[in-house]
Amino acid sequence: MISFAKMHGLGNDFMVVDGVSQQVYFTEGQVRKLADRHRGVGFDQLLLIEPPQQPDVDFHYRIFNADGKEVEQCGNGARCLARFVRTMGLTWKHKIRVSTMRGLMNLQIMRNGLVSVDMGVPQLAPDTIPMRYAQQDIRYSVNLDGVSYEFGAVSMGNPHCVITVDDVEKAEVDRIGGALTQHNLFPEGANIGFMQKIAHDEVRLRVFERGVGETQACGTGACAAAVVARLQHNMNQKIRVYLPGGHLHIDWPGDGESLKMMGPAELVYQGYIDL
Ligand SMILES: N[C@H](CCC[C@H](N)C(=O)O)C(=O)O
Repeated sequence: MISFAKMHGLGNDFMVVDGVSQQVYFTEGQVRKLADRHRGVGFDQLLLIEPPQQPDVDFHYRIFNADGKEVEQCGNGARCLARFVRTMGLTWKHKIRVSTMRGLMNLQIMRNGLVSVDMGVPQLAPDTIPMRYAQQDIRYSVNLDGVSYEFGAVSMGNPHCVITVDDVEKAEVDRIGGALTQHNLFPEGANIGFMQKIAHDEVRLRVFERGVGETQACGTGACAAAVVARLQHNMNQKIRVYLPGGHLHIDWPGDGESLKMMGPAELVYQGYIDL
C-alpha cells in the first residue's frame, strides 16, 4: 500500500508520491496502469520525490509520463513538488533545491501563494534538444505530408518544438502534434507547442505533450514558448503565457540566462493504493 497526493498545475495533473518516507519503485507497466483515468488514479505525469543524492540538495525529483516513460523535466510538477513537501512536512524551508535527471532547480513558495521556479538556462543547440539538425538557428522547418512547418526548438531539460500560429483555437494540435512528437527529427521525441502572439508581453499556447497528448497546461512548454517568442518575435523579457488551464508568468532575460517561471500548484486529495 502506498500513499500519494493528487495535484495539478493549471489542470496539468499529477500523482505525487513521497519516496522519502516510503520505499517505492514503479515499473513502466505500473505507471501506465496508474495513469489510466478509468481504472487507475488518472494523471498526465507521476512525480516521485526521493531523498537527495548529493550535498546542498533537498530532494531528488523523478518524472514519469502517462505512457510509463521516465523523462527529464516537468515545470508544473516542480511547483506541485514544492507545495507537496511543505504540506506533508518533508521540509519547513520556503526555498527548496531539487535535482532532476538533467540538473538542479531552485523552487520558492511566494507570499502570494504562487510558486516560483528557477528552471535553469534554456538550451538551444540542436544536439542539446536533441534534434537532427546540423546548424543552430532561430527558425527551423519540417515537412509533414507536403506541408512545411516553421518552428523554434528549445530544451528545458526536455525537448520542445514551438510552432507560431495565427489562432491557437484553429491549430490542429492532435494531428500535427501527434505526427511531430515522434518525428525522426527528434530522436527522443518532443513536446509540440502551438503559440499565438497576443501582445509584446502575452502569448496563448496549446501543447501536445510527449508521452501524453494535449494537456491543459505544460510548464516547460510555456518556458520554451517564451524563449521562442523572445528570439523569433522580439517579445518582452517578462511575458504571460495563457494556456487552456490558466496562465503562467515567465521571465527570461535572454540567451545564456536562467529562466524563471511562476504559477499555482493545487493539492486536490490524498489517497492510498495497492500496486
Ligand atoms: N511531457 C513532458 C514532461 C512533462 C512536461 C509538462 N507536464 C510540464 O509541466 O513541463 C516530456 O515528455 O518532456
